[in-house]
Amino acid sequence: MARFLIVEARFYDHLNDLLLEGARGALEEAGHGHETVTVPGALEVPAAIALAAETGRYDGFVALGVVIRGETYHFEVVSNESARGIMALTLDGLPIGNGILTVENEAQALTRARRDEKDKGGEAAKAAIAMLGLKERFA
Ligand SMILES: Nc1c(NC[C@H](O)[C@H](O)[C@H](O)CO)[nH]c(=O)[nH]c1=O
Ligand SMILES: CC(=O)[C@@H](O)COP(=O)(O)O
Repeated sequence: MARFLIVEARFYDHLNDLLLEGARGALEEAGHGHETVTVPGALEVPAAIALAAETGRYDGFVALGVVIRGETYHFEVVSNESARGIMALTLDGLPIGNGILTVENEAQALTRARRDEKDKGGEAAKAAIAMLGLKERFA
């Protein structure tokens, strides 16, 4: 059993609840343990993962959140920079699944957050599990 940390950017409660359901379900079905921490938004997710990784307590990480386009360029900043920060951490060898949705509207988010639809939370958890397996294979 591995230990995963879910880092959720809780910007939209109802959407995060759906993503968490999928991620936790996937981890439990694979027999892994998990904890969850919450940060204000997607821009805080990479730093939270980095801080948690320094403890050595976790084998893998799942990033969850929802970024919905508004009126300004901030959508691009939040989407691109959170993804860039997470990608940098993966390239440092951390097994991370990125389940931060970057969408145009709530309808797109709902379809992707729901476990019985596109299940992006579960997909991110499965990606983290897969990358941990790869890390262990190459150890
Ligand atoms: N607009 C969204 C944000 N914005 C907040 C930032 O992520 C960050 O918390 C703030 O700039 C303070 O550093 N975050 C989301 O996760 N989703 C959004 O739609
Ligand atoms: C993704 C965002 O940052 C967005 O929610 C902010 O909305 P706005 O661009 O209208 O300030």
